[in-house]
Amino acid sequence: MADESSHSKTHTESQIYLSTRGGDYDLSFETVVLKGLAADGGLFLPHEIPTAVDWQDWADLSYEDIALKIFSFYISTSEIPTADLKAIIDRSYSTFRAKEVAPLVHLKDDLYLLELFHGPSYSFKDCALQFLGNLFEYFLTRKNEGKVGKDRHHLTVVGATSGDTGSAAIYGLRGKKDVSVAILHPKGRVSPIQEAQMTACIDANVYNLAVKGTFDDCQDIVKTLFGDPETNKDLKLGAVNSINFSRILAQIVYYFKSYFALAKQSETFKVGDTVRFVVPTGNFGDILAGYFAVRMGLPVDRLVIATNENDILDRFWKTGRYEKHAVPAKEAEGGLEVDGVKAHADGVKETLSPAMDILVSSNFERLLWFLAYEFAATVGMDDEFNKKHAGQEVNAWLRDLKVKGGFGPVYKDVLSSARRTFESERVSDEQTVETMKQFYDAVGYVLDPHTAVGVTAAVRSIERADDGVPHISLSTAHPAKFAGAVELALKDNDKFSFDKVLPEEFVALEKKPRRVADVDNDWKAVRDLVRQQVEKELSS
Ligand SMILES: Cc1ncc(COP(=O)(O)O)c(C=O)c1O
Ligand SMILES: N[C@@H](CCOP(=O)(O)O)C(=O)O
Repeated sequence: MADESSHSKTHTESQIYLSTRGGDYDLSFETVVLKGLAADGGLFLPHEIPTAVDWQDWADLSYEDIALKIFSFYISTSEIPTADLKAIIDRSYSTFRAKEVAPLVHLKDDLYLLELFHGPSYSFKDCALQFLGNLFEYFLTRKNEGKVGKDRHHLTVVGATSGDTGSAAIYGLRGKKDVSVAILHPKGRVSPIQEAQMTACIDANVYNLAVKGTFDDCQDIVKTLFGDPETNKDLKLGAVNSINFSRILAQIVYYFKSYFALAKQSETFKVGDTVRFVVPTGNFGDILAGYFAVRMGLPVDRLVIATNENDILDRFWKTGRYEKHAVPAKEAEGGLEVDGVKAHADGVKETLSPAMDILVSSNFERLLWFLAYEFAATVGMDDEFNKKHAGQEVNAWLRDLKVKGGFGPVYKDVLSSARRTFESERVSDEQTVETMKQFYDAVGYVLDPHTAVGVTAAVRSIERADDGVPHISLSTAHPAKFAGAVELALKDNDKFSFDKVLPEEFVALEKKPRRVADVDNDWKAVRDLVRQQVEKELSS
């Protein structure tokens, strides 16, 4: 079942996977989920995105039923029989506080908010990580049937977080058999609640590592560990970041579900009409799921990327160049200080939306592959040739990114193709705070700062879009996770009190014991620490 090459007759093209850099080809879903990152450093993608999708018939289905429809396109029943997949899905979304999983709220006029923070860790990451935790459990139980001791497959999940993936991954994996989870966060650069959510999990299989560096440093360390064959073999690494394709897959669901919710709530919008989605963006995972939904046929006018002042993506859409862009030390030092967090002069700017303080967006590589593939296809060669060409092009772009700090401008046709589906907006801290104030004053809604980046972009998009095109702006985190930014924005409003939005379990968190280890920004130091912890855990 876990065969690396399971290109059998029971699999459709969308159920077998390749690497964006061309090294791996024809892999099964199970292999892709357990490996996380390809051996050549690339990200996994299905050979094709299904287009013959009867999505119009899903209007009355529940979140879980739409998930089952979508996942079945990407996972063969010979890998996970339908009844098992359904059970995994039902278990994954039973932990959400909202019955609809992701409710759609009408903010005003053409603007709707998709609340994605009703899962256990109060961020959108739960929508995928509850599912991934259960998938790991399913595959490992099957692999380890009848095995004992050292013969059991023990997965060591290593993840990088700017705050939300870490807590969601820990909540999805704590206490699970045959899995250890090591989460690297940039020391002092996540919000106090995010830090408490992670470090107050003191289960034996959870290790929190505070890295002296940025989120990008953490992400680089994770990718280096995956690229090291010895570590990979010893520890059997698994990924929870959106490099793991199952993360993208799970996030496709809420694009479809919210589209149907809009058709139910709006008097003018009906199934078949076009909508815009606005997505606060960092690693490009969430919006890439939207791209899959578009390719599967959902009528989307544009996907709007909303970045904070770490704006590598916005600059790509404006110029065709993808370049790391060090914030000059002077400018960085001038940033606002909230929750003890301030701007640093190491390239990434610390903003009021810290989970999006990312210099290089890992899933952009997946979009680049599609853009390169489509460009090759215009020459009219066969599919195999186009895929090979896309892999080579992605390799060349990423080599330049590593060696020269950037690449581009890309060909005009590549950029035009990116602009046909996406638009982008850059939102400053000042604008974020202004939006949080405005929406509290106007409609009494407390936006978290990441969501406010999206809503600011949505307001701008509404002005230029065709009249009446509804906008669904993704609300990616609960405001109480970012007390500093919320207080800063709303402190002058007499009606506001933070206690009104503070979930009880956050209060309880403050009093819980914590466990975290500091570690240098050095992949070997991280490797050694993780190895020691796994050995200790398995011998106790
Ligand atoms: C609250 C919040 N909003 C937005 C994002 C950006 O999402 P993505 O990295 O998928 O682009 C993140 C981090 O991923 C986040 O934690
Ligand atoms: N914003 C994220 C960063 C990691 O992104 P991922 O989607 O690739 O896991 C976080 O909060 O950790």
